[in-house]
Amino acid sequence: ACSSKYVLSHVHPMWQGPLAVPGGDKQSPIDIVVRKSVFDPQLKPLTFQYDPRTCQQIWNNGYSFLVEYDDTSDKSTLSGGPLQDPYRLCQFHFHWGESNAWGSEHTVDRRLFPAELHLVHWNAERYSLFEEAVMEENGLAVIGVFLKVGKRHEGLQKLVDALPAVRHKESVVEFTKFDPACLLPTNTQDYWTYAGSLTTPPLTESVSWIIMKQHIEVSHDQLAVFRSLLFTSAEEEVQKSMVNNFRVQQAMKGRTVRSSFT
Ligand SMILES: CC#CCNS(=O)(=O)c1cc(S(N)(=O)=O)ccc1C(=O)O
Ligand SMILES: [Zn+2]
Repeated sequence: ACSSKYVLSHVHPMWQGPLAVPGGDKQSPIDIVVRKSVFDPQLKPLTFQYDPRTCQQIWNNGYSFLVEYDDTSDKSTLSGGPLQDPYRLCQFHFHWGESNAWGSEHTVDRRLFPAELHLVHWNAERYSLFEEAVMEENGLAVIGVFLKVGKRHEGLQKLVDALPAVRHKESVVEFTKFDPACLLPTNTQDYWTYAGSLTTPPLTESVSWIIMKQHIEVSHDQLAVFRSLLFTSAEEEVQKSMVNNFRVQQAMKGRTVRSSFT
């Protein structure tokens, strides 16, 4: 899978600050100012073709938990939208807060959500290695979905039940036959899109961000299990709860956010 070769062990606990990319003018996350977004009629609908059989494992990398997919073939892909090529799904993860009042990375008119899902894809048409795509323009495409606290998300429960097995940093557990499409919004595929970066090191400006307008709902108890994870490994004497694993918002620097809807 994509990021298992990349251990974020060097991630500075406050990686949101000092690790600015020199001269970075396309950094993420951002606040989406709805009235400033521009409708682009040339944006296509998104096509998600995910094969649950490519789901492999869950890994606690010390800053989030990654659900990793086999990305050695085009079995699980994202295409359409602003993308010229199909992109392979390599992993999905979340960002969340210690309380329901904050936790998302992106905001909509400054509105914070308790959590945000990221489905990470890379352009295997143009690049032979994920690590290469991470460094290149148009190398990655990340789908963002906001989470709100409300009714229990039945599809998410299988993942929630597996999380205690990856409580500590560096732990891995086998996790198969999970269809990430169950985490996508159902009523509409409307989205915003803009050119940005990874929100974790290496913070490279290689990401076509696609943020879904419609949120999904998860229960308070399901989110509480996210917060029961730890940043720290089993050996460390002081255990730290895995919460507030989001980056601070970045300047637009003249970028425009396009919308797929009016
Ligand atoms: C080399 C390299 C790299 C980055 N890997 S990632 O794109 O899967 C990723 C992307 C993002 S995000 N928030 O930018 O989508 C967060 C975390 C990760 C990760 O490895 O853990
Ligand atoms: Zn993320």
